[in-house]
Amino acid sequence: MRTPIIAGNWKLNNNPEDTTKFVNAVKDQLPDSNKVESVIAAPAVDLPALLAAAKGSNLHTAAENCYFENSGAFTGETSPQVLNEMGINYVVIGHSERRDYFHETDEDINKKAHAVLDNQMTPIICCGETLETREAGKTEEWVQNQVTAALKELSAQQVAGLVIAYEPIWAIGTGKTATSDQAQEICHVIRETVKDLYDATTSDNVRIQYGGSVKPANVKDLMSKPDIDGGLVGGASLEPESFLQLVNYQD
Ligand SMILES: O=C[C@H](O)COP(=O)(O)O
Repeated sequence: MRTPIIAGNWKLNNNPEDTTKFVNAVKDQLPDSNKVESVIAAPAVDLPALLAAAKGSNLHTAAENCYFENSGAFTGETSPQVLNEMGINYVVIGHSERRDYFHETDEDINKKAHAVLDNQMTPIICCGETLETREAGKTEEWVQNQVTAALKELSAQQVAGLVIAYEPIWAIGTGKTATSDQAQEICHVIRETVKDLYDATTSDNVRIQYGGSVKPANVKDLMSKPDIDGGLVGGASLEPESFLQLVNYQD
């Protein structure tokens, strides 16, 4: 039985004070973690405030990125080891904005996935196609390739415990949501890819999120699909009221 996971990805929004206010506004109204896991991924500079405010609540914490080395001469990077020491639970890896604006490659993403797991945190590995790829009818192949590259040399046990987020790039921040059937179709392809690479137990256990203009108005429909176990939500995770509606979608 996979526990649904709704994660807000704040991107480059909110300062530490906003973070504290947000968490204080939501923390007593979050669902039990065994019913729905509620996660906020915040900018690195906000993580101490996120952790302090979330302590003792049902809110799980995530970094939006990290480096694949724990320490060394890597100016400006964030250590996965230190994220773990701070108490961070998840790290978003390979978001399309990282791939596009910061030129992250499949190889970098695979190294980051290893680093996050080696540091006892859970990666949320993003994949998804451009509009051009979709229009060329190559979505399945694209996503299969991204997932295969990201999971390279991870064990079945590691993969069973991680999260994969399917985010069609054309649906991010555009107000254009993939229909729940389109999202289900590709989330199913991802699960089948995991099955082909590993086995049925691993693919039954891996959690798959959909991301791209998820809102309180469409979350229930998306979450009703058999291969969609959660959402990775940008814009609609920024307001406490909207985040609460998302994580409490079952009520
Ligand atoms: O990580 C979140 C996604 O990029 C989706 O963003 P959005 O909900 O604003 O479309």
